[in-house]
Amino acid sequence: MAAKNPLHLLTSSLCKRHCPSPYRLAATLFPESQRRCSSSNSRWKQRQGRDMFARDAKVQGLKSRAAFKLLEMDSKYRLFKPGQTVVDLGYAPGSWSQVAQERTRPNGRVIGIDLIPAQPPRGVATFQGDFLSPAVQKLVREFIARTGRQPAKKTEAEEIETLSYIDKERHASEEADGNGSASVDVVLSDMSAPWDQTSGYTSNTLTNPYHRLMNTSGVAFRDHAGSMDLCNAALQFASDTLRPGGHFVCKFYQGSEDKKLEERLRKLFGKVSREKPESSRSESRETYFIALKRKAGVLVEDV
Ligand SMILES: C[S@@+](CC[C@H](N)C(=O)[O-])C[C@H]1O[C@@H](n2cnc3c(N)ncnc32)[C@H](O)[C@@H]1O
Repeated sequence: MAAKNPLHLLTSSLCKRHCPSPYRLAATLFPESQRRCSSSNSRWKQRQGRDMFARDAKVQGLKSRAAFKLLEMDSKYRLFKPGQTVVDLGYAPGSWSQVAQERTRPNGRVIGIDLIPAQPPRGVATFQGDFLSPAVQKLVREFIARTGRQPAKKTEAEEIETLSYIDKERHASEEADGNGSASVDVVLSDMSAPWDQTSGYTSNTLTNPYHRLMNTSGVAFRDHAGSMDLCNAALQFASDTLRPGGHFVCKFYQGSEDKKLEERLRKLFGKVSREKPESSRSESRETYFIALKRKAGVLVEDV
């Protein structure tokens, strides 16, 4: 039922005629006074517009306004298809995973990883851990290998069925080490280095983990450098797990090093774009790399 499906509601109720942006909601959700498009650049209206994303997210049952960024990127670049495997790095509180889960139905699978504990969105497998830790990355790769799709060809499936337990373990471990076939279709990274927690210890942390940690320090260089480390870790993971033709989306904070990252991405992927979604706050330096169609046979170590 459409009414029970937040993302269906979201996409089906776009106010296209008045607002070319895919984010305005229709009359069913907001009164006319709140639906009008911004026609001037006044600060008040800009602020109202921005607040709409947070409000819309709440109304739609989305875990955060960040969902709109991924929805915009997906509508422009067609990132998702039914049945895909998506890894969502820095998933908490979970709105990107919600979008990915919805867009890869049926038979898709979404795996989220985050430093902080958060209630996993329905149907999403999650890990809590620091993705910069090689041990955590290995755990995730092993999980993907062990819970992978069933082989499409019957003969291959039969072949695996006849393997001994030890052979099956070896098979999974080879995949986890990156020696087996890459099986991930899309790697998303919205990670941003969290600041030390100073308050909110008594809040409802699982359902609203955002209140626990800020995601930027406010120091441009520090945010940039931290984001480059996270992007590089995400890219290494994508290089190890992404199938040829797969896509990679990565948040970064602009700075002196992002050009180098872009050059590496261009060697690994067929098409690379920079994107600042409309729903990303204009005062934030966050930007996204969208890298499409991973090239076969090129590894990050080679570029
Ligand atoms: C902006 S939030 C992600 C929002 C998410 N895309 C959504 O739609 O709900 C960034 C997340 O990255 C996580 N993060 C930052 N550094 C990380 C790391 N080293 N390992 C795992 N998660 C990390 C933070 O804990 C935070 O939850």
